[in-house]
Amino acid sequence: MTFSVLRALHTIIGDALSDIEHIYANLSGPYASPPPSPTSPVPSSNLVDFPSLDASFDPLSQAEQLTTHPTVAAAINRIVSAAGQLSATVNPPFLTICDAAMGYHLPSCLRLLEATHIPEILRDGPLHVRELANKTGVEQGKLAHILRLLATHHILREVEPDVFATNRISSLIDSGRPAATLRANPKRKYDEDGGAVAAFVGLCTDELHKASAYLTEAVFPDVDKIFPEVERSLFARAPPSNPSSTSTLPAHSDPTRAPFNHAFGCAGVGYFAWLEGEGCVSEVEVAKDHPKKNGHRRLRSIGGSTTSTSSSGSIPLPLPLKPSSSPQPAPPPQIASNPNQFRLERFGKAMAGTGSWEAPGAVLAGFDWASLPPGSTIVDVGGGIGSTTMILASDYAGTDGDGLRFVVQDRQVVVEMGEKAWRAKCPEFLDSGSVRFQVHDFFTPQPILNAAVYFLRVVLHDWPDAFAHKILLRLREAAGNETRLVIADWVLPMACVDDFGVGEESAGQVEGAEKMLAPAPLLANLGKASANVYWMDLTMQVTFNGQERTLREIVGLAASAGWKVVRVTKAPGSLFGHIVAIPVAVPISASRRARSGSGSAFFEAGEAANSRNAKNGADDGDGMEIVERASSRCGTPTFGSRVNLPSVAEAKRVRGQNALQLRKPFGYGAGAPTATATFLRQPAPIRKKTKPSPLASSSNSTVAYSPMPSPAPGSASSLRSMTVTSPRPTQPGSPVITRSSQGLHSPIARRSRTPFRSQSQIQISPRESPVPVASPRPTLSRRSSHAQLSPTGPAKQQGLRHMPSSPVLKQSSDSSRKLQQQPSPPSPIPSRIPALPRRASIAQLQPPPSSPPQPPVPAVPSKLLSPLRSVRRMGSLLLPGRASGGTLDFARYEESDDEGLHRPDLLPAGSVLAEAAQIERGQGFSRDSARSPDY
Ligand SMILES: C[S@@+](CC[C@H](N)C(=O)[O-])C[C@H]1O[C@@H](n2cnc3c(N)ncnc32)[C@H](O)[C@@H]1O
Repeated sequence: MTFSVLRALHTIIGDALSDIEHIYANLSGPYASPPPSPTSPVPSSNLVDFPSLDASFDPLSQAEQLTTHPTVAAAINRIVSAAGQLSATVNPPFLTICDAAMGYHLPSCLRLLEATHIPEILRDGPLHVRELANKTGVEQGKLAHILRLLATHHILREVEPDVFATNRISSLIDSGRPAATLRANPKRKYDEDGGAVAAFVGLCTDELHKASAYLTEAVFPDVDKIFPEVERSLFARAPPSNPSSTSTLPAHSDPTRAPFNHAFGCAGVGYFAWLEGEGCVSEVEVAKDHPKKNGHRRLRSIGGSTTSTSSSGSIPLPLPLKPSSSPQPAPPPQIASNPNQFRLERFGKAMAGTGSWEAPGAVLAGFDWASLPPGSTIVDVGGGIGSTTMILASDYAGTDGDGLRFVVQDRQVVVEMGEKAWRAKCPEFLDSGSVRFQVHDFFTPQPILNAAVYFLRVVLHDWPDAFAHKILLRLREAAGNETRLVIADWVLPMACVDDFGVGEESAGQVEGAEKMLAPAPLLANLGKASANVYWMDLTMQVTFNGQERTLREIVGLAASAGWKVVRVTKAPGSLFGHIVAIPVAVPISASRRARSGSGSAFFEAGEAANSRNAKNGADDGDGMEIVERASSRCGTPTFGSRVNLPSVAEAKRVRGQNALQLRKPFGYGAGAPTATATFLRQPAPIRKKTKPSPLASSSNSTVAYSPMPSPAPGSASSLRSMTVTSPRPTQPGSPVITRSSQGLHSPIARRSRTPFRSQSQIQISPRESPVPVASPRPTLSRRSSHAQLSPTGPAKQQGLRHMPSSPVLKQSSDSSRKLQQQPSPPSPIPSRIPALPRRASIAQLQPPPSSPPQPPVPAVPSKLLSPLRSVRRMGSLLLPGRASGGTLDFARYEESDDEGLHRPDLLPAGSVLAEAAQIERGQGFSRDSARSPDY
């Protein structure tokens, strides 16, 4: 049996290799028809070879560009996945354990490589370690062993004994700057374009690596019983640096008591505050606290860790700042200058390319923006400086009031930066009012009621569940019936087959949900090939106590705050999803409801529903203090933020690059889902807001929503004709369906370990929404808003029905089926909705058969370290799923059954991709007739 698995894995690798070779080989000369079989010999002349591991990374080469071709990228994923599984299967288990248990040396060695600028030193060719030691100051013997470890892991080459060279991997870390300049001024290494990967390596292998080492101290309560205090982290004995940080939150829910805080001894200080110098203890302070030890302690040369060095200088010991019994923690020490300034700047640079984490422009296809009526408001909540809004606004925001309206909300300092950037790059949007910034703390009531869309891009992953729940609840509180929530975040795939959200059996059907990314014997989540998204997940955990989430977790989290996830869209090969949710009833526990009355009803409802949240103390008082400390105050907001505002032209260029193509599961694997994206051929406009909102309605309906019938997963209709707004609101007069929280959420609760299991719910009709978009916020007192949910308050007079308090309404499987089968009401008055004047079409949303060819992508100057290169480098480096970085313009393909390669006319003529597309269609091409690739 095991042999057959091994053989199957071996075959997968062989087949995938053939697929790759097929694409590359057929670019090498006149094409023969029928296409040669993948196993036929490949002519050696003119071969476009796969990029060599031994050569430097060259993003402009055809060979490198083709690695992001969908067929190639998918094949690469299979190879990486199968190779990882083969290795785990055949390797003696103890050696695999050794690999995992001592893998910490890899980032340590990588850090030294980057910090000593060895990639830059080796740019011109191999060098003996003696010379490297001379140039770096690192002792020769040590350096040789460190570099050899990297060579053993294919990150460097040892071309002859003790002579090292870079390769395709390590050359990517080259900042492009002269090594001598860097040695003279190492702190300015990332100042110029090209340093993004180096900065990213520095960030990950320095503070994030160290933070990771303290995972157990942070999450395992019994660690106290095992290790004597002296061996535990600084954090364990040091009082919080911030006096206000004596929170009652359990540590795992506190963004200021993450593993990072253990590693750097700064309890109560958020990572970003720490980057700005908070929680760093000066030498003077240390000496004051520990006079006897004075002389044996010093700050690190870079940064403000209080890790000490023993008198021998060899064994770093944790430094007790204060006895833990101290009743009154000392105020945080004042630091004249920020000892973390270098790290702070490095972080910003490392984040510069993270826009490439998702497929370029994927946001355009993540929701059917074109279906929104003109004047609809999109609120980009925690929108940073508005980089993503820029992509949307460049297509959909009119400058004369005829388009969508955007509001970018963030913290004061970020809003100021955003306004400045927009003022400089595209003042017309601000002047026309189609885009505006707003200072808003997303833990407080949302000032824009009844928006068409609340958009949260890489916001929730920054926060522990209790805080993410609160953010969502604030939005639910402000939502109208037709409001949609769009969450853009990574979606972690389970390592096993998972039918959650897939098909009719699953009560919580989510359009676009996938059972698996790969068929057996590969791991369902593609194993090693998807590892990056788990690195990201753990990075969020160790830094902020945040996390990436599985679809179950996202659905559960959303449900806890009154949002039902109905759709997820991902670009091929990417795990970055756009998740669409509609407002439904907010769950509430009976006990809590009885006590409610003092605050926002929505807030109380949701909070009560999440008993763990309540236990966690994630309330306005304690939680908000922590938020203050955990949130960013600097220009490099939080992990994963885009810190660069694209120009309008750049944003427009992104358009068309985001085709979410039909994805076939590698041509095999019956039963596997066939698509992760839906093409929006017939967008159903969201209705004009004519009904009263749930906050002030007089409806007696309790219908949460009525799902439209769904085609069988994978069927042609399910792939081609659904619209983003598929769960249509129930029409007046249609049967009222009351779903209890148990009915609504039980599949989630059953199938996942999410804490968001409610006992009952407040039933709120989300159908009614009279509050005009962007209208002034009604002065609802908190009590009055609560009263709307109360059977004796104004809500009753207005006809809002309150849920019965005790019996949990169970939805039988019969009723569930009925619900599924219920015919969808006709699309609401689409003809009356004026078509949104789009400034340009998005090819992949509605590609007309006669679409004119897109203009070629402008040539990229082959300057070694252009900004574009650095961004692309980051993208291809960081992307879970590889292809999601999409450095090539695959998006202009029309969707098809064959990886979307049926529209080569939409590709730049003569480009590598056009050629590849032709080959895939069996048309071949003549190299003579092809002009130089445009990129
Ligand atoms: C990871 S960034 C994402 C930014 C943006 N959505 C993007 O995709 O680039 C998270 C954002 O949340 C903002 N943020 C953090 N705490 C906040 C709060 N309490 N209220 C509003 N925004 C906050 C940060 O300033 C940052 O801009």
